[in-house]
Amino acid sequence: MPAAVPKPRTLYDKIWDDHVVDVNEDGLALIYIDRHLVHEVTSPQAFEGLRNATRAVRRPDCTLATVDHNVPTVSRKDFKSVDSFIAEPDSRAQCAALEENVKEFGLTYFGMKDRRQGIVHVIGPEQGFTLPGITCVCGDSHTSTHGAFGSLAFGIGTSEVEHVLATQTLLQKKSKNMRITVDGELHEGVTSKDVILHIIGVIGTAGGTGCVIEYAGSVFRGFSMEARMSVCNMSIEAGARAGMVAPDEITFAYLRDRPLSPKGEEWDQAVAYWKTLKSDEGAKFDIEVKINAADIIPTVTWGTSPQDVVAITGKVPDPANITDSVKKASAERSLSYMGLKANTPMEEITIDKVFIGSCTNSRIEDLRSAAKVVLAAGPDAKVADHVVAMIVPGSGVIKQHAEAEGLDAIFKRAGFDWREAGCSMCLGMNPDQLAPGERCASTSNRNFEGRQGAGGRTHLLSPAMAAAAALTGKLTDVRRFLGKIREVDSKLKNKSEFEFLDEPTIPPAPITPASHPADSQKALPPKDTPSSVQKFTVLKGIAAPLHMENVDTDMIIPKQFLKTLKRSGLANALFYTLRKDPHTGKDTDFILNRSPYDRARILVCTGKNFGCGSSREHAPWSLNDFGIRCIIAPSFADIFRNNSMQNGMLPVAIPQEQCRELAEDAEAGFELEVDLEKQEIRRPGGKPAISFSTDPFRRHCLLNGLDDIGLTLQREGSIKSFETRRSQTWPWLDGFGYNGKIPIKPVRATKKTDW
Ligand SMILES: CC(C)[C@H](C(=O)O)[C@@H](O)C(=O)O
Ligand code: SF4
Repeated sequence: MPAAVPKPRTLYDKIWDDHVVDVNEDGLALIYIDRHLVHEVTSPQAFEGLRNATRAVRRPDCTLATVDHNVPTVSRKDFKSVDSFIAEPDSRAQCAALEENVKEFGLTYFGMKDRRQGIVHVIGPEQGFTLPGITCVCGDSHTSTHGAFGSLAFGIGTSEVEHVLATQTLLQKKSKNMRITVDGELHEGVTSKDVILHIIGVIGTAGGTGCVIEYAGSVFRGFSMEARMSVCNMSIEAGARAGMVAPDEITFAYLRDRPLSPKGEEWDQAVAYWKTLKSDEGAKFDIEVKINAADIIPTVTWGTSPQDVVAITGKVPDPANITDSVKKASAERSLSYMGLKANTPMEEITIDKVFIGSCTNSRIEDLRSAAKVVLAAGPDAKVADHVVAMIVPGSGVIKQHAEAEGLDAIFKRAGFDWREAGCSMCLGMNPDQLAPGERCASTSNRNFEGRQGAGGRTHLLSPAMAAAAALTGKLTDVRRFLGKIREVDSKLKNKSEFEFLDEPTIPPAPITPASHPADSQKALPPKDTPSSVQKFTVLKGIAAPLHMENVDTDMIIPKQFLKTLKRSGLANALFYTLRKDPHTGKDTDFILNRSPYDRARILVCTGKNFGCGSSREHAPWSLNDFGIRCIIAPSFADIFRNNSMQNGMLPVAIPQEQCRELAEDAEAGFELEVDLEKQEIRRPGGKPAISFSTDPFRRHCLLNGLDDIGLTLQREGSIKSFETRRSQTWPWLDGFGYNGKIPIKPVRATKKTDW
């Protein structure tokens, strides 16, 4: 019999297949995780869980931790310790907790005195921790960034962080394959940020729900790694769990000689494997989107969702032209929040602040492209009088690199503030925040209400556009500077190979014997480990109707409530900005403040894509604390859905029309009854029940209150044999170069900038 011809596979299929440890009958797979990045916001409760169950970290050699969200970005010249440096008590507590946890669990950690500290999605690639073909996770939605290397990288919630720490695996359902192809030539002045903003404008923030996106076509092939990272970063804003670009010579050149990249023979072996990582001819994509590069012009956002984009040459849209009532109401709300009038030309919008930074745009190339605009504006160019502009490099390494190239001098001379690495004003968990009503031109990735500070207004754009806005004081088409930019191009002294000679001041934590992988067996719990997950069987109660689409997790629980070390006590934080009047602090008439909905146990949302945005598990925690254990909506963002089920809560997806019917019942004040055993929602007055479906495994766990970690640890045999095969096939994935001496290696930077 002739051998079966292998089916053509996508890049995602290949990486997925290479990581399956075990598959349940219903298709839910246990996949192995190669790299785990940890930060201070989403890890304290996970470490606490390990501690309570006396579990160790299974693979400290595949885990890397840093602080980024809470760190102040002022000079660290006088830094002595987190305790003395971070003034805000909750931020300090989260950073201090991480420092304690990495010591206790023996993890490698880049602290505030280490030049390698920075935003978690910047430091992974920079160190060569991120590699092609790997699975990479972090308790952070923008983990999608790492897909730029041709890896499967996605954000997870805190319960899943704990799962990975304990087992180095995750239970996952395979996503759909989506391909976005951008072919043709980009116009001069159009950057990777414009490309991804344009894509989100085309497919919407729910466009990639349930999918892994592969970015294909000549535009992405021509992009540098930095540009690919900016694109993959915002896959989450496009609704996808992950985004990826097939690795190629540009990827290999970027990784060669990075401190944690494979070396010698292993490098050659790795490259040979990485070269196989591309979608086969004829591979099947569930969704295909094609975009013509020539259609893209510099793009900015006007509203409070990343899909609210418009060309810089355009105008603020007019809600009067929108027919769908939910969409129209949301556009009106956005305009009022943003303090904008319909039909205002975008270039007439005056700004107060400029933020160049975040995991989307804080890399060396981003800084170069902003610096070029400043140079092009002439030696006397200054940040406009009424504007405060800050540049926040993504890591200490980038900061030094930029200083070696003289970029800091260009910025400082023009009046920009040159800061230390961190998330900074991207989400204002640290002192960098917008004041109410302030308008910011920002290179970050989210423009949600209150994202950069309560009442703050965000316009997302590229670093070059942000620099132009800083100089003119209003949103500006950067192409006005083009001719001059060409002239100054040669003035920037790109250092393509940059040596770091200084020794780090905080050595990595030693790997303690207690946390060595070989000892993890000892930490296994008995098979009948009791679970703390609450059972979900039948839930009867008041249902609150909510007529909104794209309800994001920043809205469900704003950033100031993420600074907790606990999973509880968050009932008041739920929908905080909608429930509290920002001026009086009193309760608004938001649905959950009104009787009987202040006792709601079920939420019925009529708009799509509930729970999009950040991976914060605080969102389901706050709903749960409020008393809501079931959310019914036409669709959910993937991470939110997983996070809810990890907490004994039930997300039910049913068609929008049925959501509307249930919302009518809810508006009439009737109770609903959600029966998970029968998979039906029973309605008042003898109306026919509405049926729904849930993954069999998840349903079983919810009905019985089972805890994933306990179940996974029972599959120790399969995990061990996967690890043996992994060591033989991909030896470069075991451990990494920080055990003991820290290598000081040249960090290469690409010569080519985005444009
Ligand atoms: C704190 C973290 C959970 C969050 C995320 O997942 O995205 C943050 O990084 C953000 O950008 O909102
Ligand atoms: S999106 Fe902002 S807050 Fe979140 S990881 Fe990136 S820089 Fe940090």
